[in-house]
Amino acid sequence: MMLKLDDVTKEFRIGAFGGKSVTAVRNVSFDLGPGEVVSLIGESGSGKSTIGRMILGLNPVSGGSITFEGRPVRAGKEYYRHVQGIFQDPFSSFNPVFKADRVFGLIKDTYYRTVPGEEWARRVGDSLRDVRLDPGQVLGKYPHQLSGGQLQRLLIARALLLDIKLLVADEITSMLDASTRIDVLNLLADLKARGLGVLYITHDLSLGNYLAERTVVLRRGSVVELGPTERVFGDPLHPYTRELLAAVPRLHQEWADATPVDACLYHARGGTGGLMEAGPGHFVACAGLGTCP
Ligand SMILES: Nc1ncnc2c1ncn2[C@@H]1O[C@H](COP(=O)(O)OP(=O)(O)OP(=O)(O)O)[C@@H](O)[C@H]1O
Repeated sequence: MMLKLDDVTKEFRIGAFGGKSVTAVRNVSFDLGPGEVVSLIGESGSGKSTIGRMILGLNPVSGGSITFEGRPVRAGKEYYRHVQGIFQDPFSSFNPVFKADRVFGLIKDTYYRTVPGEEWARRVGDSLRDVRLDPGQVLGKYPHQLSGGQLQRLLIARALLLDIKLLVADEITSMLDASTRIDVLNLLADLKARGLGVLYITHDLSLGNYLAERTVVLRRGSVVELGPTERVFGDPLHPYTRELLAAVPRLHQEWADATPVDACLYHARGGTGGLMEAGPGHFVACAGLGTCP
């Protein structure tokens, strides 16, 4: 597997003297292959961004391991040639005093010093057109002169100039309007078709999840359900997944509460310990109901 998380835990020290700690991520395992989109869903504070940051080498793991192509994550030039992150607020990713050209120039200075200027300009133009941006319109502009959707696409174009294999996309569509969101999702679908792996982080069961072959549902730092997207959406087994699904408004359907779960499928089917495989590749955790042993 290209990316593999194995029993990953993250604790943050908090308090004035670092005497207390919070466990933001607890024993999380999943993997992601080339050309695969995995969506990571969960409410605010469930640990999604922390997982994204650990994959990007921005936070060290406290326990377990994360490997990319068989080697532990090591932040640095070589790693970022293949693994890039894009975040919710595209404005925060750009230095406001740099024009768009300079943003690309930094990539050239770091990775492609020997590429002649003309060739470089051609590559930048191609990657901008790949994300459906007009080079003449965006180069030469400051971040505040571009829309959120344009910036988000600019970030993807920048990533495409590198030889990336994995993109960590953290809430990238939540700031976009509906039509721009569709554009960015279509773009992700193109990237996937080209063999790029994408970890798609989102707090809801929105459109983006349909791009994902597999969905990982996170609650309070732990995986409660994981499996093929159509199984997790079509036959959610954990009460928390059902709640998330019930919160999605659907056309021509009345707003309904999640179907209550009175027996925990995990125990009912003989689960003990970690996640239980309820169907092919479909894993569920104990529901933690009052009736659970
Ligand atoms: N640097 C930090 N120091 C201390 N606690 C942190 C730190 N970063 C995150 N946390 C805590 O870890 C938990 C998970 O946070 P995280 O940002 O990963 O959640 P999230 O699911 O991405 O939420 P959101 O959707 O709101 O971004 C939260 O309780 C948060 O307060």
